[in-house]
Amino acid sequence: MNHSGTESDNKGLVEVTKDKNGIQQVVLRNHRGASARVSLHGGQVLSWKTERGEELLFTSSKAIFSPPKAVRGGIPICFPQFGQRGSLEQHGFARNKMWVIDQNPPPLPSDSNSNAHIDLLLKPSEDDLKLWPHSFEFRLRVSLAVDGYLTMISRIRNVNSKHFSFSFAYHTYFSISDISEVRVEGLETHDYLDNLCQKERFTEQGDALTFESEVDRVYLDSSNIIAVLDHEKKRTFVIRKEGLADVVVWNPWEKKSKSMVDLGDEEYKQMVCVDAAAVEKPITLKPGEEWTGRLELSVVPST
Ligand SMILES: O=P(O)(O)OC[C@H]1O[C@@H](O)[C@H](O)[C@@H](O)[C@@H]1O
Repeated sequence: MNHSGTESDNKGLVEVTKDKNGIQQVVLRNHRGASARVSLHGGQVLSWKTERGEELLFTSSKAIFSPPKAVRGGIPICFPQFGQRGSLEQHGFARNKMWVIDQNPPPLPSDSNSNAHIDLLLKPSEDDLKLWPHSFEFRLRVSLAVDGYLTMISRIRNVNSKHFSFSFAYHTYFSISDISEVRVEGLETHDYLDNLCQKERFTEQGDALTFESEVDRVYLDSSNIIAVLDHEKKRTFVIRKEGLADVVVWNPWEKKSKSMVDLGDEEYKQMVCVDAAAVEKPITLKPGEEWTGRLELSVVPST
């Protein structure tokens, strides 16, 4: 496929369009009508919809869609730095860069070809290399399966002559009914670093995480399956991850939301970020080595 238009076959439909700023976006659809939209700006998934057209990812009504800033919502990719843990800009530069469609990606045996998918590629620019002097190839596959599952597979290869280390997150903004109706399961008994307490280490005591104020935590060595239960909407997001030891949970709550230009004052109630991530122990790649980090999202009815 030349990725300049629309393709429909047994893999579903892959359509390349442009947004109003002229940025290329790729729309994936399966035969049941579920869809996902990926922007080449940041390699960011901006939308993931069920077959009934229900949006599953949060995007702020105040989101700014002009590069280089990442859009507030969807799934920005944090690489090669998470947060401010390093000398680069917050969450690294990958989310602010223009990616290209990878016409000829190396085979990916773990992803079924029956999915509608797109392969994107990011390589560092001369300016990126001045800030972070490591040559890499970052290949991202985004797939939408027949059952509506959304999968993201990141492959990062060291094409340098020296080793390098990075941190990473799929910074996933889930759309929820109300933050007070939501609980996150799968983090119980795990240690976390609390970004609101100078990264002090605590142990999760509750049998689930609920929200009553700002939360900004990195759960360490967490289980590979996490559930985000939304009681009001009667649905549960299931997050499955591979190659990503940590889970970041973030909700800015009222005060912080008011200080953010691209988030409405009350919108913190409709979002929660639960990110599959590698933060505490950065990934190190020797020359020629490649790392893979996989995220699979699904949604199931719940009571
Ligand atoms: O405003 P940004 O750069 O997208 O970051 C949003 C938040 O992202 C979270 O992942 C971090 O843990 C928070 O500390 C941060 O505030």
